[in-house]
Amino acid sequence: HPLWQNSVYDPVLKPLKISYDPTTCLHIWNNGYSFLVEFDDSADRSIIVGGPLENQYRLKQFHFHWGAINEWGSEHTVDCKFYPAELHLVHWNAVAYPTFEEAVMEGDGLAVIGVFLKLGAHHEGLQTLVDALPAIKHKDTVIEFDVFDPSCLIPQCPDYWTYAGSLTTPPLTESVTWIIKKQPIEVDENQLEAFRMLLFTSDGEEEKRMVDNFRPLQPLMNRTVRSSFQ
Ligand SMILES: COc1ccc(C[C@H]2SC(=S)NC2=O)c(OC)c1
Ligand SMILES: [Zn+2]
Repeated sequence: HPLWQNSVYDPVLKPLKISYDPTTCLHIWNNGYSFLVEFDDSADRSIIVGGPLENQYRLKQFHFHWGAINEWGSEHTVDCKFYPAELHLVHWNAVAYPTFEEAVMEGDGLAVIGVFLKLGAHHEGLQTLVDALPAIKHKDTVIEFDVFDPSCLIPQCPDYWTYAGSLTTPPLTESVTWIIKKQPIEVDENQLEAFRMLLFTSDGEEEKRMVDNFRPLQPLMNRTVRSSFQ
């Protein structure tokens, strides 16, 4: 969604508190739409709280969306500008709902932190993920991933936008409290190219490069985007 022009500063918004346990990391896999790193969400070990949220939410997985070229790739824009990629850290409300699947269907079920990736300096923390990508080139390939702290992918600057939105792929349920960080992280060209080497297709099928796996921009309709900063 188009952020910034349509946002209003809300002084009541609190800082977002992020506490991830790197050992809750399970595996990294190619699901044919993106690559995702999944976490053990059987207890409150990797959680976020505060910000616009009433409860604490458990980290389930993170994944990315990116373009074939650096001109586009993100699912949100700032000042009508696309970033070459966008990270989504998906959390669910385990206080209110017994399972992730149920939370997906509820208005306060999910909280997704969005982080823009911009072309710039090499990102050390991301490189750990990039090094694993050749092993999950094809759809439905997975490798074990023992320890990873996703906080290294979240900018220090506390500023964010927030709005009530939806999943960006089917079932598109309106269950997401979006928390989009204002500050992007910088990654280098080789790291973005590594994303573009992944395939949508399974081993043995005609190869289709995994690029442009983002939902096109949608109208804001009558939604209010609030900012935590002036
Ligand atoms: C059935 O439940 C689903 C389905 C799809 C996704 C992934 C989508 S939603 C998002 S944000 N970005 C994406 O690519 C889910 O993620 C929480 C949950
Ligand atoms: Zn996503």
